[in-house]
Amino acid sequence: MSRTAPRDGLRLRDLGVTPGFVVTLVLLTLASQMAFLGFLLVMKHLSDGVMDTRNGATAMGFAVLFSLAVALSGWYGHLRTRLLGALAERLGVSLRAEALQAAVRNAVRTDMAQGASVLREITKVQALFASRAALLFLELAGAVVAILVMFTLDTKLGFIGLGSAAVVAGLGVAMHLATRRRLRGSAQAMDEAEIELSAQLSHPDLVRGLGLVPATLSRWQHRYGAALAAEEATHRRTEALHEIETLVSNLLQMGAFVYVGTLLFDGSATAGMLMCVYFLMSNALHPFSHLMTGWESWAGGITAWGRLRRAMRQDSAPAPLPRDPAAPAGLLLDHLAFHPSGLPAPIIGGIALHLPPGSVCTVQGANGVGKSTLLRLVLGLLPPTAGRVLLDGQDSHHCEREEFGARIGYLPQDVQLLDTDVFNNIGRGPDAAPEAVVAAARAAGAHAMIGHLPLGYQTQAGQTAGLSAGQRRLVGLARALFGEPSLLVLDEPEVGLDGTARAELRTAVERVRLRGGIVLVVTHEPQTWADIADSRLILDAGGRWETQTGRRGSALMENGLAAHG
Ligand SMILES: Nc1ncnc2c1ncn2[C@@H]1O[C@H](COP(=O)(O)OP(=O)(O)OP(=O)(O)O)[C@@H](O)[C@H]1O
Repeated sequence: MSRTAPRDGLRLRDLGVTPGFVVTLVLLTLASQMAFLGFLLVMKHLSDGVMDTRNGATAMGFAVLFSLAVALSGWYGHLRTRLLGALAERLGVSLRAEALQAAVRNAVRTDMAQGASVLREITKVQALFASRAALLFLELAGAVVAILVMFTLDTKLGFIGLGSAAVVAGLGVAMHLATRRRLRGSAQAMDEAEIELSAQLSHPDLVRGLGLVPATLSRWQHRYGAALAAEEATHRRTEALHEIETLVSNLLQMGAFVYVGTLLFDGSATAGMLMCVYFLMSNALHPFSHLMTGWESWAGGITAWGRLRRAMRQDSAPAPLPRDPAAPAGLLLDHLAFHPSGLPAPIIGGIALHLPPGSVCTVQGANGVGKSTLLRLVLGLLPPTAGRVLLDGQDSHHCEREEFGARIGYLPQDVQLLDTDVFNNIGRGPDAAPEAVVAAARAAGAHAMIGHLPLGYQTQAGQTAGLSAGQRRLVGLARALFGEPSLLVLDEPEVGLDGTARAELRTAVERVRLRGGIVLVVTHEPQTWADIADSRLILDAGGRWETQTGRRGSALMENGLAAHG
């Protein structure tokens, strides 16, 4: 079956950078440059006239006109900056929704800390768009106009302007080459230091309880210190190169001034032209100088943009596929394989298994053999290397996630409750019907426990709220059962539950089966599920697997007792 290519969630056009927007920016920039240059030239001609006539009132009038031109040019510039500011805001808002999802998918694929770094990239890109740095390329158009005007005044002067701009631009390129690798390295080192610290801080009890604070801090400080030193060295190098550039720019500007001065002595130039040259050289060179000054923020923004694009392309939402009408009802693992590159053998080796509605299957195997990975594949959180997972014909990876997620209940090994109250956690949001939340809590055997909490369903349930591990697991189970999902996926659900809670858990699973749901349970205690399970999926190292009929004797498996792999 052909798969639609994943969406590339990062196109400038979708974010509001339309051709119309760019044209408006360019026109504003040109208007700003023209207002300045046009008046400068008028000033030149007229001031030369004033020199001849020595008319003070006219000179004063020109001064007022010149001030108006500068003000007009400034106003155009202000409009342009506001446009860019609005774009940066829109960019941040549009990117955040997409990137948040990409960050979550990235976290599923790699780890949480790396997922969070995707969000940091947005802030950097947003800062670039909001800053003056974004305008620099537009201001280069002003440099071109200034050089053209210099050519119209005097051909040699034009070449001086062109050559000077080329020298400053060349310095910019040299600076980019000299700092590119350092900039990238120091940004990465800083990111890694931050990631390490937030990873350590996400286990405060462990770090404090085992007395690991000094060791953690010293390791982090060492890393952070190295990152800071790298950043500082890069900054110093950039500063030094910038000082060289300022010196060279000033010398070039002086050179043009001296050249027109010699023309003045010859009588082939006027005082107005001398005054113009100062401003024209400024306009010709400053955009290149600014490009160098703002280089760090440019380079940082561009690197962040590239990383964001890569992350979002890699972790963009998989394009949904329509239901396969030929697929049987229930859960189908259609030759499902997962073989990450770099591993000598697959983790999941082409599992073919069909679980019809109203069945319970346990997944067993030694530690690290791939049970949780299989569950993530079943939930569609990981893209399979080969094969597919279908729930009632719907591909679990290529699906509309909100719609598909509502049909699934999932209790992960490490129960993560959201930083909100018990009600919102169970109801997967604040809009859930209270009776559905209570029904799920009852089904999970959690209702009585919740009733004993200080604020009942309004009790906070986040990481630091103080619920016990067993209480968290019961709330997590109630969340998994909320909305009577078609597929219930449980990862070692019995861990941490007392005898009563285990009995209630078994009853809950039994009820899901009776109403036609499918339950997939990863367990290290198969005897707990022996009389409930219709089938067993046994995983072994290197992606090997086999299915066995459970004690209930339902013939659910495609391949009976045959071993595979
Ligand atoms: N994307 C991936 N790339 C490389 N290796 C991976 C990837 N996903 C999982 N693994 C590896 O596959 C192995 C199986 O991990 P998994 O958590 O699925 O095991 P498990 O059977 O659930 O173990 P346990 O019973 O201890 O919970 C681990 O060694 C893990 O590091």
